[in-house]
Amino acid sequence: MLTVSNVDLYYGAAQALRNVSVAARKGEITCVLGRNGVGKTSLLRAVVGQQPVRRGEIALDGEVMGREAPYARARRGIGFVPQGREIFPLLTVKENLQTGFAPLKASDRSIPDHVFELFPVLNDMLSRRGGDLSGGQQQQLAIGRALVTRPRLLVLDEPTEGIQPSIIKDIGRAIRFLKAEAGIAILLVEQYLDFCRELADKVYVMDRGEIVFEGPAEGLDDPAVRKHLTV
Ligand SMILES: Nc1ncnc2c1ncn2[C@@H]1O[C@H](COP(=O)(O)OP(=O)(O)OP(=O)(O)O)[C@@H](O)[C@H]1O
Repeated sequence: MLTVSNVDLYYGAAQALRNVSVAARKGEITCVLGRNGVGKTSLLRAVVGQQPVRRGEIALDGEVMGREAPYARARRGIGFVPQGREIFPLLTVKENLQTGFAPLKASDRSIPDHVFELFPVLNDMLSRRGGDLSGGQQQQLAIGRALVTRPRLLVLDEPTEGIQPSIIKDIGRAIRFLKAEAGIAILLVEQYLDFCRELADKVYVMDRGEIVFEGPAEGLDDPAVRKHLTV
């Protein structure tokens, strides 16, 4: 479904990704782990079209996206939940969800029922301003907004960051539902090892811009893999 092949990415002269290849399949959860600053967010920004790559290709269902802009990739079915959530604090919860309508045809512009089934708190707070929500509620809103775009691939950047354990559980449940019931491909970047180990069908570990491990989640128990994750 998503294939990232031999990608190099630079910020000016500084190389952030080195020959990175990653695949994320439909109905699977693919998790990318790594310490701060190893290039995880850069990989996701390349996938969603926010940062151009210098070498390599990124393809969705076999179609190379080249220099396509983020909105065009959203239209192809890539939904993005960015690090820090980036919800609109002055818009209501409902209006935040409706911003997800932008890439959709007029006839598809409705909020899917499963958004409120997965995150009932959003329904309860529809007319509250985004900025009044707790961090965990904002994360649920950011995921809900991405789901409004009807993604085939959902890309999440550290969805557990700064969030209380009960909401982390809700988010884990939602991700499992989306994999199993909705058949979405999920590409997840995390620093929270246990969250990944529980959810992931496939794991990649990055270190200094490179993929240093690729395999099943159990591979994370190997000390040789662990050394890339401990500070
Ligand atoms: N806009 C930018 N301009 C210049 N350098 C950047 C930029 N964004 C990231 N970098 C650098 O690229 C490298 C990879 O950063 P990236 O944010 O992709 O890592 P990360 O693994 O996602 O880290 P974190 O967990 O902190 O988000 C880092 O050295 C970072 O300083």
